[in-house]
Amino acid sequence: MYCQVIIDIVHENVASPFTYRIPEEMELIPGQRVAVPFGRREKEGIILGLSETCDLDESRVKDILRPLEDYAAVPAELMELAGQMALEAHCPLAETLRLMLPAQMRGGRIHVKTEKTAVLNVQAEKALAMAEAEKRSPKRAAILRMLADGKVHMVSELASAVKEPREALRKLAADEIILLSEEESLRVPGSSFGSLQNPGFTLTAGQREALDEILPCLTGKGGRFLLHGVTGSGKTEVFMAAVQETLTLGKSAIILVPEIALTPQMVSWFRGRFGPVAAVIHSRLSPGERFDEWRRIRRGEARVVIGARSAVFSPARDLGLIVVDEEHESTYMSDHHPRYDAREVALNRCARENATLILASATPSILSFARARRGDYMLLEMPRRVKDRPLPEVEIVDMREELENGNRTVLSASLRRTLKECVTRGEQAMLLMNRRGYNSFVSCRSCGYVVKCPNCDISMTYHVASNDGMLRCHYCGQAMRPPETCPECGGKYIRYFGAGTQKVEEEVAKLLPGIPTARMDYDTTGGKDGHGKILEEFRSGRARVLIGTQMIAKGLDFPQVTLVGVIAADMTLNLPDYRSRERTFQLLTQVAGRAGRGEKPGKVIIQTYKPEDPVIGYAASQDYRSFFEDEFRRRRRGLYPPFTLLVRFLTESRSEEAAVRTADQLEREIRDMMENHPAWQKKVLLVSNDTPGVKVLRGKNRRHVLMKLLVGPETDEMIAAMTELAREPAGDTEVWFEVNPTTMI
Ligand SMILES: Nc1ncnc2c1ncn2[C@@H]1O[C@H](COP(=O)(O)OP(=O)(O)OP(=O)(O)O)[C@@H](O)[C@H]1O
Ligand SMILES: [Zn+2]
Ligand SMILES: [Zn+2]
Repeated sequence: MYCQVIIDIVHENVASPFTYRIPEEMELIPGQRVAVPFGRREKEGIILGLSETCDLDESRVKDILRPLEDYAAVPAELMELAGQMALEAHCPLAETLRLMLPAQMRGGRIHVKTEKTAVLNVQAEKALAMAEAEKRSPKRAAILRMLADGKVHMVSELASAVKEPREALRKLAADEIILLSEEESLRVPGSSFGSLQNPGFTLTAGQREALDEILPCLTGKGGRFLLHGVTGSGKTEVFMAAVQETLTLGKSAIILVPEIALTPQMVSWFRGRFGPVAAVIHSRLSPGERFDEWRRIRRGEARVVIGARSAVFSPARDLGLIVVDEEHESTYMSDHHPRYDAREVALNRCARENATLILASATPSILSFARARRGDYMLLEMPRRVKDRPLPEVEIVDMREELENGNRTVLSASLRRTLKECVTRGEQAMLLMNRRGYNSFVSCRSCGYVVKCPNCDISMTYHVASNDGMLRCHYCGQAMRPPETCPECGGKYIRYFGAGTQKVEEEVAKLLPGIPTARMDYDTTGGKDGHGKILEEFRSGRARVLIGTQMIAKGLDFPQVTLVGVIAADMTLNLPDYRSRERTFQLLTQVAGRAGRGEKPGKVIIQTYKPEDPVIGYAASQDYRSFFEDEFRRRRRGLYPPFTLLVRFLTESRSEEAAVRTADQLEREIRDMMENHPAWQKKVLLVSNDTPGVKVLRGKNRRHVLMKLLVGPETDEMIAAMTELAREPAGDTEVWFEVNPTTMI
C-alpha cells in the first residue's frame, strides 16, 4: 500500500503531496498524521489519500516511519474543507490544514498527561465483606469501600480521602483484588460546574416563533437562518434551546462568540448550563488545556463547543448546528494568513455536513442581511424586547451648541444632570468613549507643530500619570516623554487637545465625588482576566459608572444599567473606510441597547457634532431596516461590497521612493493583464494608486493600489492571477494582496 502525504512545511516547492510506502504491519487512514523521512530529516505530515499502486520508481519511494496518533487527527469533512479553502485562498494545503489542528499538536510538542487509576477486580459484595474483615489495615478497608461502586477512580482522588494510599494499593493489586493502570487524563479547565442553572423562562411569542422554524431543520438536512432581534429580545435563549435540541438528537453544536465575550462569567455560565459536554475554547487556556479540549471534542465526549472564530474548525462529531452570535463583528475575519471569514467557513461546513446555521445579531452585517433578503438565509425577526420592555428613550445632544454655551468639557449639561440623577437613584450608567488615553494629540500653540510617532505618521496620545504620563503611539506602541518646549520653534506653549477614556474618567470623578467608577479599555485589560475583573466590579454594583471603549458595547447584559452616554458619536463616522457608517450604526445601536434591560426603563444620551447625520438618527431609533435600505442603496451607487469585491495591493518599504515605484510597477502590470484578457477588463475598476490613510507605519512607507472587481464567473481566475503578481519579488519592498481588507488604513 502507498499513501500521499502533505508535508507540514509551508513552501511553494512542497505544496503538492509526496508518495510514501506503508509498511506491511501498519494500518493508516486518510487524515491521520504520520512521521516521514524528508530529505535527510524527519518531518510530520498528514495522509491525503491511499493507493494500491504507485507509478514512481519503487526504489525511490520511502517508508512511512510511524503514525503520530492512532486516529485521524483531521476527519474527512475537515480534510475536504481544508482542500477547498486552499484552492480559494490560493495557498498551499499545508497551510489550511494547520487551521484544523491545535498548534501544540505540531512539531511533537504535545505531552499527553497520564494518571494512575484503580478499579475493583472482585464483586462489590466481596470487597465490602473484605473491608469489614480487614483488621490490620484501616487504609485498605477504606480503599475497598470507596472502590465498591465498581467505577474507575483516580489514585489522586483516593489520596484525598486516604493518606498515602500507595502501599495499600500495591498490596491489593498484588492480591488481584484491584487493578491499577495508567490512563490519559484530560484537563477540564475551570471545572466548577453548576454555578448557574438553566433559567427556565417561559419563552416569549417571538422566541417561540423563531424556534418553531429552527427546530424542525435540526432533524433533517439543516437550514440557514439569520436571527435578527432588537437588543434585549432574548436571542441567546433561542439558540440555547436549539443547542439543547441538537444534543437531544445526539449531534454536536458549535457556538461562535466574539473573543471579548468569552469572559470567565460566560464560560461558567455555559458550563453550568451544559456541564462537561461543553468545551470552551478561549485565549486564556494553557496549551495543554487547549489540546485536551480538542481531544474531548474529537472523541465525541464534548458535544458543545464554545469559542472564538477558530473554533469553527473544531472536529465536532456529527455536527448538527453552528451558531454565530453577534455575527456583525469584524473579529470573525481572521487578519493573518491564511485569511478566512469564520461566517463563510460556518456556512460551508453546514452545507457539507447537513447542519443548521444560525447567524444572530441586533445589527446584522449588510452582507448577511442582503443575503437573507435574497432568500439565502431564512430571516427570523424579533422586534420586541422580552416582557415587552420598552426600547430606551434616546436624546441627541448637539455638541456645537454646548460649545456656544461655553461648555468646553466632554460632558454635556444634559448628560451631567442625567448621570447625577441616575447614580443618586442607586442605578448604574455606562459611558462610551471610543478612544483610550487622556488627550488625543499634543501640539504647539505658536507654530501648530503636532507631536507624531517617530515610526508612524500618527499623532501621539497623552496618557496621564496613573498610567505613566507618557505619549504613546496607538499603532506601534512607541512611548516618549511629552516635550516641554516645541521641537520645531522652541515655543513654550504646548497644548493638549482631544479627549480619551482617561479624561472622561477624570470629569466623572469631578462631577460625582466619592462615587466608584471603572474604566475598561486596552490599557486596563492587559493582565490575565483583565476584562473579567472589571466587568465583575460593575456587575456586583461596587462600581456605579463604567467608562470604556467599544469593548463595553457588546452583548453585555447588566439589568441595573438605566443610562448609557455616548461621548463622541462621530468619532468612527469620519474614518476613511466604506464601512465606517455600518460600524458607527452598529456601535451606537449596540451600546444604546445596554440601557433598560431590567425592570426599569433606560435612557440614552448621544453627544455629536453631526446631529443631522442619518446614521445617528437610525441608531437613536434602533431602526435597522431604514439604515439597511439607505446603506444598501449607497453601496450600490458607489459600487462597494457586496456589489463588488474590494481588493488592494499594499506596498511597504523603508524607502518612500521604493514603495511608490513598486506600486506604480504593479499598476502597470495590472493594466497589461487587463489588455491580455479583454473579458476581465470590464470587470476591474482601478480606483486609485496613492497613499493610504496612514502614510508611514512602524517605520515603513506605504502605498496602495485600490481596485473594485465586479463579481462574475472570471473572478476566481483574476484573483489567482493577482495573487501571483503579488508574489513576485520586489526588492526590499513588501507587497501584500488583500481581498476585502479588514482595515483600509
Ligand atoms: N423568555 C424570557 N423571559 C424572561 N426573560 C428572558 C427571556 N428570554 C431572555 N430573557 C432575559 O432577557 C435578557 C436579554 O436576553 P439576551 O441577552 O438573550 O438578549 P439578546 O437578544 O441577546 O440581546 P443583545 O443583542 O443586546 O445581546 C437576559 O437577561 C435574559 O436572561
Ligand atoms: Zn512650535
Ligand atoms: Zn507608531
